[in-house]
Amino acid sequence: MSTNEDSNVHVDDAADFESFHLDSRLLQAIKYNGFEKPTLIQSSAIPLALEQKRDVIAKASTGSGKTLAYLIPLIQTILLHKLSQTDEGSSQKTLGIILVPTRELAQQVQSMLNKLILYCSKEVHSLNLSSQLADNVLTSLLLDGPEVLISTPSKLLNVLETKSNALSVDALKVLVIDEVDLVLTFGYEDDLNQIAKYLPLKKNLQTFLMSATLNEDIQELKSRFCRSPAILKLNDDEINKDQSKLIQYYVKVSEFDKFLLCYVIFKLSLIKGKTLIFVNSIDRGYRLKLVLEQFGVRSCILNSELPANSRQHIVEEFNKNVYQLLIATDDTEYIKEEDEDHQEGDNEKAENNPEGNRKNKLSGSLTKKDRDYGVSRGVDFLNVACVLNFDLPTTSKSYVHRIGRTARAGKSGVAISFVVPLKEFGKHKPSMCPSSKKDEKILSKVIKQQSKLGFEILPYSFDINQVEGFRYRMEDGFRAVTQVAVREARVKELKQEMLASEKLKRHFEENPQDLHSLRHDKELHPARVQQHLKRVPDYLLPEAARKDKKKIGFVPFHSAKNLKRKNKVYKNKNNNKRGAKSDPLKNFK
Ligand SMILES: Nc1ncnc2c1ncn2[C@@H]1O[C@H](COP(=O)(O)OP(=O)(O)OP(=O)(O)O)[C@@H](O)[C@H]1O
Repeated sequence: MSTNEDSNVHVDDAADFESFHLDSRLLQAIKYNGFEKPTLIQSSAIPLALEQKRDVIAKASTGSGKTLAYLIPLIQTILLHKLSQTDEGSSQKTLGIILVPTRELAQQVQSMLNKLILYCSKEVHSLNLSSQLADNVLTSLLLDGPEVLISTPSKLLNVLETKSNALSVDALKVLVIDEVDLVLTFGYEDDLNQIAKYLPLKKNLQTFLMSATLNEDIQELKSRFCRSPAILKLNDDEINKDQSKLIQYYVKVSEFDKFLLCYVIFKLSLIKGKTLIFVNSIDRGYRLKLVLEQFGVRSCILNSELPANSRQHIVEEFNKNVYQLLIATDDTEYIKEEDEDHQEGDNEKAENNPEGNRKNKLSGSLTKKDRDYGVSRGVDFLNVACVLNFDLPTTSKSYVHRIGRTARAGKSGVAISFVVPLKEFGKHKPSMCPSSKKDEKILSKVIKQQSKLGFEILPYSFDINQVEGFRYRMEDGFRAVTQVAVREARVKELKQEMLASEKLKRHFEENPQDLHSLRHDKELHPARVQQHLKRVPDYLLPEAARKDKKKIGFVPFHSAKNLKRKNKVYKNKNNNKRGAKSDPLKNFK
């Protein structure tokens, strides 16, 4: 394997897609989409599946191209099957099922599938069962006999149980379980066991179990779903070279200083490019957004509470570079490791442990959250320059998946993790995150895990004195963001998104251009807005960033001139003087 410098993608130069003897329509679509050479996981899995007809269990790093590794064999199998069918009517059957843990992933897999069936869309139809279709619409779409179903396990089970007249899986040829260990930790195991009863397992059904992290838990699934599978474990050796383009840092900071540092980093644009910030609860996401808003730093929010189509739109817009800063709540942790991490009296426990909720509580909801939500795993965020673990995840496994949102497909990226030292924990209640109590423990696990893979996590060296000057402004800004303000922001955003999602759905279908001007990073304003905080006075800038100083320091500070220009833009926006597209939410009648 070597790096293809031109495409900036780590590929297997020794292989090519032509050698897989694919249907010409599929091959053409692969090329049309710019996939010149297969990645290592693809060049390993595709021949095993197509030539040797083996079941495949694959473990390969995040961003290594696992989706194509199963979609290509799946489509090829369907096309071959179709060619072998003489009677047209008999070919309208479900031939492939792809199970994923979250709706976000279901949507993403379907759009990748659509790209690959560009030249054979009459032969291969897909249906995303998790896309919240009305019951009668779903039944009629199922009756059309889509060849590929994409779903979360619970939704598929529901359909198998309630719509047996509309769905037949007798002819099923391929079953994929993507992000298989997350499927398990999401508590879908029972659903999978039930689903297994409906499937023609161990007949002609070929299975793919894919993930970036695998553990012993999959043994049972393996024996239930696979026949002597080929096991590919690619992330320990060569493929790791891909990840050398990811630089990892940690910063030891107090709870309050996380906000301070975050403000300085983004206000002074110390990170070039798009950043994905992970927090551990929904409230913290809004708190951080409101705090940054105080300083004129815009961001948008992604969490399980937002309507599914808003979430999808946010990810799409972020991928199109509409937003630079996305604050994502990642509360999809792992029950096993979480159990030992529970803290008594932790009032955010329910929020931080959805699987725990799922297992312990009635499947009804104590929270409004969508349990099929998840963004740290599998979602292909494009061109993310930096992943910032504002709150450290509570497991080392989750860390792997979060940082995997950057440095994808051979690109480079940076991961920065804020770590609260135990002695600092709980000292500043309003900025405290309950899970931070274990930060140091998790960090040492992460360091061990990464060093086993040959990677180092470096302490991020910065001069705290340089940011000290900003402290009083942060204290001022932080005070304005009360718990009530956070709650109000949460409700306001939810209302806004519901409106956008439900009432305007039709409008947007008719006027797709308006969708582009529907921004998710609007200022929420429930906190007292202090206009003066949005400007950074020259005397506060570190020497390197002042306009009279030519020398640039260790961090790539923007020049004061640029900062001023930015501040002017924010000012204009606040005065509503921008001449850009009007807000469709406001205009809609
Ligand atoms: N052969 C290829 N050539 C160029 N780019 C590719 C190739 N295969 C996949 N990619 C791109 O690499 C990115 C990552 O692929 P993919 O989402 O399949 O990774 P993954 O291994 O499933 O990651 P994760 O474990 O995070 O889900 C995508 O943007 C995809 O379009």
